[in-house]
Amino acid sequence: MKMIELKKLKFQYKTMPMQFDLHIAKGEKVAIVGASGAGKSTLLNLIAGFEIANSGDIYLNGEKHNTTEPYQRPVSMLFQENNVFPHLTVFQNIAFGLKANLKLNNQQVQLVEQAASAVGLSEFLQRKPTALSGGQKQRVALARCLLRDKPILLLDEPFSALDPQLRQEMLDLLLKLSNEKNITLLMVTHQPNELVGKIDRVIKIENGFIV
Ligand SMILES: Nc1ncnc2c1ncn2[C@@H]1O[C@H](COP(=O)(O)OP(=O)(O)OP(=O)(O)O)[C@@H](O)[C@H]1O
Repeated sequence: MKMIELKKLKFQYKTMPMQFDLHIAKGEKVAIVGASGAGKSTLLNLIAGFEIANSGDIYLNGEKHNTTEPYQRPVSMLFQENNVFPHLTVFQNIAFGLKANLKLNNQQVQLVEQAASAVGLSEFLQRKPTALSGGQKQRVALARCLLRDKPILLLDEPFSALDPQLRQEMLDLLLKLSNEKNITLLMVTHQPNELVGKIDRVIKIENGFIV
């Protein structure tokens, strides 16, 4: 079954016209590579609904999503940084993925605690992000994404600010957790060699087209 289907999806900021045709199966793990300015982030933003295409069709999990709002799409997105709210604790930052007003019942509290445990943050639930390392902050963001329970996870260079060894650990954790839930992954990376043998496919974008 196809999880992401883009048909002649056209978009243009100013001068560079982009067009994306892409099919990704349910549970597939795909890396996106390409030069700076090629259109990698734009592709993710179109799928997430942060940008709306000029023409073409976008199907996600079997439904048309040409103009739906980001929160209505079966998609979570993890950015390179600034994924956590500085005034909220780790617990609250993760819980935000479940309920934006942070009013949780007992079962939801358990789900947050399980998500925190899955990313190794059980000891840090009452901390604020200022007291966390870069890798820990991305773990918070990853736990929140997974808790949202969306079938598609988009990641825009999620671990590139981390040192190589930590990046490898985070990638392994990401792949383990997303395999458990059969989540479809689409991840922009500048280090595709680190993913060899771990993901299904690498696609390359050049000047707004998948080549
Ligand atoms: N908000 C914007 N307004 C105008 N043009 C933009 C905007 N965002 C991106 N662009 C242009 O769209 C094109 C694609 O940009 P995009 O950010 O998708 O590339 P990228 O492959 O993600 O690059 P990088 O690796 O540097 O993040 C570039 O020509 C860029 O200058």
